Amino acid sequence: MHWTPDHAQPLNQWPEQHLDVSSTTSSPAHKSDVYQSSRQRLNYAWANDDISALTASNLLKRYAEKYSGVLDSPYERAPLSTYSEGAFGPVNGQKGDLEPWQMSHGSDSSYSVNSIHDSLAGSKPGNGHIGLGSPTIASGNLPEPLYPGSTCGAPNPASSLVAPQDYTSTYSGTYLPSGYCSQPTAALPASHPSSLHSSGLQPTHPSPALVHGYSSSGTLYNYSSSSYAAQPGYGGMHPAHPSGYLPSGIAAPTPLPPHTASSRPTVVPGYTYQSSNLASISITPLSTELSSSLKRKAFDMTAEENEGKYRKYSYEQPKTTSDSSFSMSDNVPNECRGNGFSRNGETPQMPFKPGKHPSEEEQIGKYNSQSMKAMISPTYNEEAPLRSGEAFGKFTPPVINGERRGTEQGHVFTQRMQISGIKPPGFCNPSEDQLKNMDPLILELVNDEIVDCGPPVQWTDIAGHVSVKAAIEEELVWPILRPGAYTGANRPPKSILLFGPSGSGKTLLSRCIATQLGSTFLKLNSAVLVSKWKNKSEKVLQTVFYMASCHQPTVVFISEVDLLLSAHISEENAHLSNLKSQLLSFLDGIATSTDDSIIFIGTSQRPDDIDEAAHHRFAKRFYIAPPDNLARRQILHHTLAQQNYCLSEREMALLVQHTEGYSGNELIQLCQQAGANHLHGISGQLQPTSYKDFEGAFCKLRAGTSPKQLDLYVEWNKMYGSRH
Ligand SMILES: Nc1ncnc2c1ncn2[C@@H]1O[C@H](COP(=O)(O)OP(=O)(O)OP(=O)(O)O)[C@@H](O)[C@H]1O
Repeated sequence: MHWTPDHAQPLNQWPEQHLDVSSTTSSPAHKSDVYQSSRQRLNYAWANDDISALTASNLLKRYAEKYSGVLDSPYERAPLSTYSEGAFGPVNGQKGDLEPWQMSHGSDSSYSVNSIHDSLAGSKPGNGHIGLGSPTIASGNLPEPLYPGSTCGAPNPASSLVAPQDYTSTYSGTYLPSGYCSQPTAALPASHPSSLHSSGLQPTHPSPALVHGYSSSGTLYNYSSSSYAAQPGYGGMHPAHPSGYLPSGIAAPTPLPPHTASSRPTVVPGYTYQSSNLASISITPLSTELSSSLKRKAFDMTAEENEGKYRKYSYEQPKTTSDSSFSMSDNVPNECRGNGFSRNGETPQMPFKPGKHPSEEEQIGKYNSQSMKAMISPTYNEEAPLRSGEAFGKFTPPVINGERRGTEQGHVFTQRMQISGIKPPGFCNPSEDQLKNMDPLILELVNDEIVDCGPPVQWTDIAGHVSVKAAIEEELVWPILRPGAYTGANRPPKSILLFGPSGSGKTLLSRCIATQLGSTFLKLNSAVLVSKWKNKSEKVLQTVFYMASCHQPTVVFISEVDLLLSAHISEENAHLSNLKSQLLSFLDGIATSTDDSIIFIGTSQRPDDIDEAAHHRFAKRFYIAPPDNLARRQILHHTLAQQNYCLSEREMALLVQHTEGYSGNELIQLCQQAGANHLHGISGQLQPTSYKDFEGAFCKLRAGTSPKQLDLYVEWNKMYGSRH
């Protein structure tokens, strides 16, 4: 039964029927307030005892019935119940903040637009309770910008949902009770952000046009679907402000770029408004497009983390000048650089190798496994200036009979080196003293025995040492190849100390550096210098430096450098002492020179023997450790591939396990030993090398460096090694 003013009529008439009213002095205004008047008269009659007790009792009963009827009227309670329990969460203490709100609705979702109208349709203007839930609907569907000046969400005048014409005045007056705003954030009904929708967490709405909140103007947020489990207390609804909603530990969404908003679909599956039960509204899958893009991003990030910092050193040849990090400056002619980098950005086709095209393995490298992909080194353009021939050919003194020599090839090279900023050999200007001291025999000796003419070594020919290779390439090779890009404090290191056990790949790495730079490789052994050439060692060293300066770019490599730079060399040992000072002054010279392109690489198995002042002369000190598991497997595979062998995957794993601490060189020897055992064991029959053959080889060949010695390297590396 609905309460209408007509119900007041009997009350209006009863005084005449039941009271003995003598006074009718009420003013018209007084009469108009029927209810007030009735109450006053009732009180009056009761107070004056003008009615009988029975009549009074009857009156009271009727009065009470009518009032209770009004109070129990569904008009007030139903809307409150509907909005608060279902769609709008706690209202004015009807439910505690933490109490879960069960849907009181049946299949008609209170979130349905129609349900709002249905509820409103039965209400009357002036019923202040009706609008209680409405703002929630509005704020749930409308973007925040449509609520200027309201922190709670104001009705959108344009919305047919919340401002039907019939109720305009009512809404404007009682739409948002003040208590509504003061709800705790978590308890506030969802004014969920357009972000939710745009990031794929949108409700499926049958009529998106009605839902202004889907306009792309709102800020978009990147909600992690996994972090957005439906929240039981709030029916899985997500309020506008994530921080007020997200449980601790769940990251707040981050804004997505606007273009994502514009590209998002109008209707996105998931987060359905049509759910029969709000509690079942769940944040589901992002739109396919957005989802895959986020996944891709996540994948990229993961891959980046997994590959670590070396990923950035991965450089397949730059495809175009525009997107290439190797693009040359504009004032350099569009031609090849001194070391094979093509200015026009075209992928150089062939690696540098004089006279013949390299085999596939030479191009790819021996150890071009997944983990080493990052280190694919630049290949050398066939058109490149022919440093290769010079680097691995014999040295020809640049000055003969006081005249500078220059072949046509040398001339071209000189021009290109000038362009690239690298000092070409033609710029060699030996002093008078130097020329006087040049002994043709020593020159010949150096030319024959110190200029290294070995095959080129690519990064991928070296198993393991990934971080060292990356550091060398980034800090040394690239800056030298692109001198203009690295100036001042970023000048490449001119001297490097590689230390580690014998056979771990120090020489291999040094040769690789020379290959990458396309430089002459002068390879000298300290022990040979001080013993074999004892009487002429100083002259040999001097000639080497001279050659290095004339034949730039050059890598001067001295192994067992600790012999020449030992802290134990005393003044009494004039020979060694002279060599030491000669070498130290050479190191100082190349460190301070800005013009020369000479790199000095010293290697040592006993870095702790090196004079502390001397090892500080090395700009970089890298520990070249024995190969790790993966590198050992690679070396074993590669070496065994050259012979007939038969090993199961398990046996290979055992081999890798048992060879821990073996150097690369020792691994190669082990494989060769196993092959030899096999041949000796089964004479006449050619059987593949088996694990059994390795068992025999293990007895003959053990790791040359003990774990204790390896620990010393690690310790020294911690103290003096360069970070990479
Ligand atoms: N990491 C590696 N990858 C592939 N081959 C390797 C590796 N390390 C060593 N080798 C093999 O071992 C051989 C010897 O290595 P290398 O001469 O570079 O060792 P080293 O550290 O210079 O030794 P030493 O200190 O005795 O001079 C190389 O020619 C190569 O065949």
